[in-house]
Amino acid sequence: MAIHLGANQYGKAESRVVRIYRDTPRHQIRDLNVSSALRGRFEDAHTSGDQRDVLPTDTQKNTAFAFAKEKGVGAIEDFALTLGAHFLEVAPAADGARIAIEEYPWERISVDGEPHDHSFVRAGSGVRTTIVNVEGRGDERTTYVVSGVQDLTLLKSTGSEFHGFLKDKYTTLPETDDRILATSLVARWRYDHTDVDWDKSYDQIKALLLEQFARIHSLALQQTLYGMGEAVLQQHPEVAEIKFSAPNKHHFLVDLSPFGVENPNEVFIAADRPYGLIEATVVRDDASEAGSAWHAVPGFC
Ligand SMILES: O=c1[nH]c(=O)c2[nH]c(=O)[nH]c2[nH]1
Repeated sequence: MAIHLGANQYGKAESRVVRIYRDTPRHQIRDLNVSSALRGRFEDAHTSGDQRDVLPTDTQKNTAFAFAKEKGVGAIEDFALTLGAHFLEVAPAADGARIAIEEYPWERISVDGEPHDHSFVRAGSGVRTTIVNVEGRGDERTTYVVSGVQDLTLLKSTGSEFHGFLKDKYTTLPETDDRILATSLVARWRYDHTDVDWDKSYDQIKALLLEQFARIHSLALQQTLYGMGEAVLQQHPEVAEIKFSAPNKHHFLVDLSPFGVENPNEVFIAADRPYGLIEATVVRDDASEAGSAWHAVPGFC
């Protein structure tokens, strides 16, 4: 019976790296969740147990913390690119490195109307993400950057319809021209190159996604997502494609008629499951090759 090792990668998942900049009384915080994984010629580690090529996951974790001090934490994309390139240098058997980072946002607490120097409250407007894949060395190095936002909880209380859909004998959903549209959005966009002002691009794309969600009169979550993606591609030439995964967080109108009370779209029950799950990619016709950009990214079609 012939058996061989298939796809594999290994690394340290979810190192929680918190970097405080405290050179002045006004501290800065970067709060990260860093995952690294190496892939390549690691057959021996699996088939015979020989670990000579394996850079331990513990070392990968230590490197993330050491680099937070030695190299500093700026944009998460830069931090990921630095880690990815480093791991390929120190682990010759690795052909590729995948660095995924989430960044949790903090805002300064306001005291007497002034932002406090060293007290923060977690901000609720989504978690910034990046997934960097680095392959090859020296002139042969190829780099893919997919950045995004997740846990972006959005709701519009009108301006959303859903009707004209296919019906069969099991269809009970009433058509509506006025419903709540709500989601917890995950968006990931692939950059065309790495010559990008990462912080500016992220801030602008997130703001644009929010603005489009508000602006678009929705005929379906599908149409809203496409409109959001189209706007990002039109205004951001640095983005090759954008993918969305959006749970349709259903809000059902409560029947108050047993109590003789009318309910003109005012009282809803927020159901947590089941939920519609709408996923879509919006891509330029002439987009660059995705290569390994989407390697091991779950939850996207
Ligand atoms: O925006 C929606 N898209 C659907 O595909 C769908 N299906 C459904 O039952 N409700 C909705 N809403």
